[in-house]
Amino acid sequence: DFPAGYTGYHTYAETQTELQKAVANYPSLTKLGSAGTSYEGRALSLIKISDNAATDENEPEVLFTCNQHAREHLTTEMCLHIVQQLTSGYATNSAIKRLVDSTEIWVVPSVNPDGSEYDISGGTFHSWRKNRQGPGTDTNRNWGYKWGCCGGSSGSTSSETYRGTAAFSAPETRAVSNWVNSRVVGGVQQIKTHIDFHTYSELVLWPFGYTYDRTAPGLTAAEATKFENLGRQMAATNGYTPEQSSDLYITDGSVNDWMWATHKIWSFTFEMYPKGGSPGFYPRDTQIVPQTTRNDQAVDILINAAITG
Ligand SMILES: NS(=O)(=O)N[C@@H](CCC(=O)O)C(=O)O
Ligand SMILES: [Zn+2]
Repeated sequence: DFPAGYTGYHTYAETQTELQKAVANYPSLTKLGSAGTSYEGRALSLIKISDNAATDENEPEVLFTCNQHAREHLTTEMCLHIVQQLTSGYATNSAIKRLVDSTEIWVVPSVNPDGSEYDISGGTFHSWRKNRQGPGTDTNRNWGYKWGCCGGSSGSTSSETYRGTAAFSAPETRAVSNWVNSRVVGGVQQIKTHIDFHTYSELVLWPFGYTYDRTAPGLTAAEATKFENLGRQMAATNGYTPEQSSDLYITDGSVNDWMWATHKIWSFTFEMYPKGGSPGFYPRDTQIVPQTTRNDQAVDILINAAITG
């Protein structure tokens, strides 16, 4: 469990309970499922939020993924906040109602529940990042586009950016990518926009991460400009710094590169609060509300972008 000062954060079990409460309170707006199971057998829970959620309607879809990296617990709270905002706001907030009526929104509060649970085991933080498969794989280096191509990951099992034994060797990335593949309906990928939440540094990042080049095969100048414009629009609302992923450092096998290159999903990474190493990965639970609500407008922009194209 979380130590004193951090009990506002949700453990895996508490996260499941929150999702079950959302479904109980908003049965027509939500549908609870999973993309699969983690290495240690935990459900990779996936909640759908939309009007008539039980029906697959012909509406653009949006994906939010959180907690790829175990110690980045604030991101699990971000995904739970999105669920809370969109369900509890539906009846009273016309802007939220419009977004929820016009799209189908999917939220995965924890892509790496095993790592997250290990990080808080024994009531102290372990600064763990990877999944719990053997020496641990960095799931954000394990996605299948240009996996291990470009010095943006490590082949050393002890490394924090160990890419795994092969693309999608991690059960978590394999399950979530298979689920995204399943959203190709009639030959068209229904998911249009995506944010993968991380901490920390307060950044909005977009592809590609594997190359410093602004354009590359599969990413035209016009598309790069659209990424930049959308990224800057979102960053203007939360005060994060907008930049191409590789401006930070080269990453290969990242989720954003795979989402864009494979499915043309407008896929971003948000690095949340704080800016720097203090409090780094472990802000106290008093920061949960301010730092999750800080992204409310950006989330609305991302959902709206799926509608407007
Ligand atoms: N959350 S983090 O690990 O400090 N930064 C992310 C940045 C992701 C990216 O550059 O696409 C990563 O290295 O996977
Ligand atoms: Zn991260």
